[in-house]
Amino acid sequence: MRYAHEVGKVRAAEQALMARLPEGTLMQRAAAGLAAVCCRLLPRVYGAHVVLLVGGGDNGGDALYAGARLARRGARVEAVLAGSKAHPQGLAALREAGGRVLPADRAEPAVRHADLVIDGLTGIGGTGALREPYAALARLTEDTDAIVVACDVPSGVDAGTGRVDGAAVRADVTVTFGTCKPGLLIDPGAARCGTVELIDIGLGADLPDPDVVAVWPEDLHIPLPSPESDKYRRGVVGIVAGSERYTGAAVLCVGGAVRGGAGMVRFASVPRPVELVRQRWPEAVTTIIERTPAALEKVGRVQAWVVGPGLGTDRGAEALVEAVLRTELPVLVDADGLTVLARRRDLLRRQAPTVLTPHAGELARLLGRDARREEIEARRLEHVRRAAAELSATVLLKGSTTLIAEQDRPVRVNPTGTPWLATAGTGDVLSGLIGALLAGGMTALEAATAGAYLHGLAGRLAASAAGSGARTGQAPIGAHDVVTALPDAFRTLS
Ligand SMILES: NC(=O)C1=CN([C@@H]2O[C@H](COP(=O)(O)OP(=O)(O)OC[C@H]3O[C@@H](n4cnc5c(N)ncnc54)[C@H](O)[C@@H]3O)[C@@H](O)[C@H]2O)[C@@H](O)CC1
Ligand SMILES: [K+]
Repeated sequence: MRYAHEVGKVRAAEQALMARLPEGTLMQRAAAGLAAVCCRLLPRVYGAHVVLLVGGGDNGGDALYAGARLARRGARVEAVLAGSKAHPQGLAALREAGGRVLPADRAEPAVRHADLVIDGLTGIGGTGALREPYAALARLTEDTDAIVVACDVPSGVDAGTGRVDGAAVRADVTVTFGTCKPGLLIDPGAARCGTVELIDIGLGADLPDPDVVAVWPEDLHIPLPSPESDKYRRGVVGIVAGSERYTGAAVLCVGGAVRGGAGMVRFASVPRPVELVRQRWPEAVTTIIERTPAALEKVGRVQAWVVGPGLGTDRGAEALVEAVLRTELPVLVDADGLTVLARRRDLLRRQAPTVLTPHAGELARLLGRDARREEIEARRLEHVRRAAAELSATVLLKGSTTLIAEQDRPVRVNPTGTPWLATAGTGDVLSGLIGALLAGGMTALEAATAGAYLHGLAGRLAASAAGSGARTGQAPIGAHDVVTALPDAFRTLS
């Protein structure tokens, strides 16, 4: 896993460590690491043209000292200062090593023709949208053939949240110090970072447990069937989805569960979705139910439930959501089920695990009061954490970076996915898939994590397969393509 700590905790750890070290040691470690990465990226350091974008804080100091190191190795280093003040000792070191400061009007051609640009405008001290001239300098990185290396954080990205409010540097490589910052793992910030390189500056012992972790395939631990497994041991998942009006969601949800490795899928709904599921997924065991509190009595035993996709939001839907949540089994609630829950939060008071899989709009409804969809999109980390605490559930917040939170645990960041997944029905596939993993005995956090990973990977595989032969290798996909690609996604893990 890749770990990240909140900015306040990074600062506290730095201060604790700095108190035990001679002044300036940490900045020298950071600058040495930054310069070493730049040397690796340049085909030849001697004679290379390096431009430093330098802000008024310590982030600029790192860039100046790294520039001095590159100048000593023969690079032609030029610094563009964003403000009237720059780290004085760093500036002196650069000049002493043979580097020079460029007038502001030379910044544009210098960045355009450089071999490498170091972005030292703002780091963890950056707050809000970049002001001028920082913003204009950050924009120059979007239109250069130079390798752009961000120091600690791409300037314009909020280190704590990944929020980008206006101009921001687009880096090929981000060299970060001590630990990752959440904004390097969460979009839209993550998309600005390029490859993230972590430099050890000795903070380890002073850092508390991480706040955010990025999931890697080796962390997933999906149970594989053994020769002794039968369908019951592999897990029976019950799906309550669909309505006379909405049928497609049910078909996709069952598809996610079938291809998600469930030993058996029991599907319960009103006649039309049952008929369609039977046609598309004959392996599912179907039951026609009435939309009443006693509905589940006819369905047979399961090990986990999924409720919500295409269910509608009327009283009948509410009766079904209530019936499922009154069981003592793990339950995943999605889509219309979440809309019902927004007016029946009392149903979340239960002992067994509950997984909620909202997008930002659904989460806004669930949190109620002051929560707005746009605010949730902008500050996803904070809101997913708040939701897990307030709703006493494992919360998977969908979006360009899927986040998974459980109270008192680091928030997990899913690394897979593709923008092509933002299409109707893919969420239904995800809920069926996670339901199958829950029924197979994974914990709520493990199942949600593995489900998000496999779903995102299946989306990528589907988008590439559909586009093979095209120049970008990517093409639009439908939710059923994700279902079809799930076996290939599983295969990458075994
Ligand atoms: N504290 C430490 O021990 C270490 C800090 N290091 C570096 O120091 C950085 C943090 O330094 P600082 O706390 O000085 O803060 P930064 O240098 O990250 O940012 C502060 C500077 O940016 C300007 N600024 C902030 N928001 C702005 C905006 N929206 N528009 C325009 N200008 C803006 C401020 O006026 C100030 O000049 C880290 O990211 C890292 O690069 C490293 O040297 C490692 C050690
Ligand atoms: K920076």
